[in-house]
Amino acid sequence: MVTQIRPPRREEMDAYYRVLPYVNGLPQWEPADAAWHGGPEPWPPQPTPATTEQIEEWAETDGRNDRFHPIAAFVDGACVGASATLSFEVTVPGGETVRTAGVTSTAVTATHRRRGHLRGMMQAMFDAALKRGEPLAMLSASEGSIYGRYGFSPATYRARWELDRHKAALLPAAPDPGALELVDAAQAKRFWPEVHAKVRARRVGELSPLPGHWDELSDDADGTRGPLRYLMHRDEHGDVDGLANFRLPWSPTADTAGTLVVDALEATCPAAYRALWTLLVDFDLTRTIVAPGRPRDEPLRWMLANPRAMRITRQSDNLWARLLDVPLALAQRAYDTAGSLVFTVDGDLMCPANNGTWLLRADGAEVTCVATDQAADLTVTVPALSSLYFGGGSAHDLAYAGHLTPHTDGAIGQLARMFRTDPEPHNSFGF
Ligand SMILES: CC(=O)SCCNC(=O)CCNC(=O)[C@H](O)C(C)(C)COP(=O)(O)OP(=O)(O)OC[C@H]1O[C@@H](n2cnc3c(N)ncnc32)[C@H](O)[C@@H]1OP(=O)(O)O
Repeated sequence: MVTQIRPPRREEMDAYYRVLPYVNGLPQWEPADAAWHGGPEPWPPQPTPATTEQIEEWAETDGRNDRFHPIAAFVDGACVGASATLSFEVTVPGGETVRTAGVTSTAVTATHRRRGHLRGMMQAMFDAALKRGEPLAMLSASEGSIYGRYGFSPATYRARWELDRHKAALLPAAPDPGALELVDAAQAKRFWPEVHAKVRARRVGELSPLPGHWDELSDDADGTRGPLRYLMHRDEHGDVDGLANFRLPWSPTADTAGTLVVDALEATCPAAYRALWTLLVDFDLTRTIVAPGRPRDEPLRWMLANPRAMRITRQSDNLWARLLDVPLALAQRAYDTAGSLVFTVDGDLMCPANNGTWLLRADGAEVTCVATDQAADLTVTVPALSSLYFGGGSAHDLAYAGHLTPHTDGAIGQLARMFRTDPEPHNSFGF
């Protein structure tokens, strides 16, 4: 038996895509996740198996995309495993972006699982990402138990907020100096990129959109989920400074009727944020407002006269991160508090260059992370450091759980102060 881990050739792309469950009309996510995004509705029906024409079209599109790096596992010439990385940039504390390898579309055929094919593909993807100069990998985990062994750990989170419209009065505020407008998908496609670019520059965890990202916006109905509606806000000078995509899904039962689902809402300033929500939380003929992919620290909560009108009905990890090059990645983000920290990383078998003792020094805009022979303040695992990288994890909790071992008094506090970020990291869309 001959096993090969390598990028698929163009003529092998058909077999490569056919390894993926969703290409065959099968679920790709664990059951609890299947109901995640759709508000009160179940996840839309799985697509039917892909046709040869569809697969040919994907191969053409992906082949032209120089950010798409497929990898495959072959056994005696047959493709049994498929995965890929997408190269993009992610915003880190301080507002800089870091080049990232986004692991996506991963599967091994049911007959060949638990034989190390994913591990082989993951190693090849890490090695290739490091060669491209990407110090970080990220992914959405289909199951929570798979990716920790490769060094991934939760880094951003998402919450599903639900508001009772008739209790959701907003506290009084200054009148809106701008104006709201309902627009079609063409207008939304035109203005979303610039609104998101401004938001992304400030929100840690936001991703650079991949080519074609905004093309998916449409005025067409998506089954019982209905069409997306687009609400746009302009400031007093007429410049667009906020957008929201929402739906009014049809419901077969009285229980879930009258729901407004906010699919996306971004604003570049508090006035636009408030104006968009003001209309959406008091939309006639609705009863409940559901916002499924929001940050946990949603400012709207603080704008309500009754904060209990809004509650988190579901939350989970969103993107998982994995530092591939610890010193490079750490030197590319900013730190909340000036200072230094000496830490040891050990046990990283897949990216062994990460193992060692590092001196991280942050002094305003000047950040360095270099190998040192100084005594370490703490020892940290790569998954724990990856969770802390975006500033969202708790150093205290990770230490309590045994992922960080302090060697000096105050080491955990210093780590927490340097790494934290406010607001919490969040990504408004995935990949
Ligand atoms: C980022 C994304 O694309 S998410 C989508 C992931 N895809 C899916 O969930 C589709 C269905 N699942 C699959 O196709 C496969 O089970 C995969 C791709 C998840 C894993 O592929 P495999 O080749 O079986 O993984 P591999 O044999 O390399 O496993 C490595 C380790 O992970 C463990 N593992 C793999 N899958 C799972 C799982 N679903 N649950 C728990 N442990 C798992 C293996 O037991 C093994 O453990 P070890 O390191 O202690 O020996």
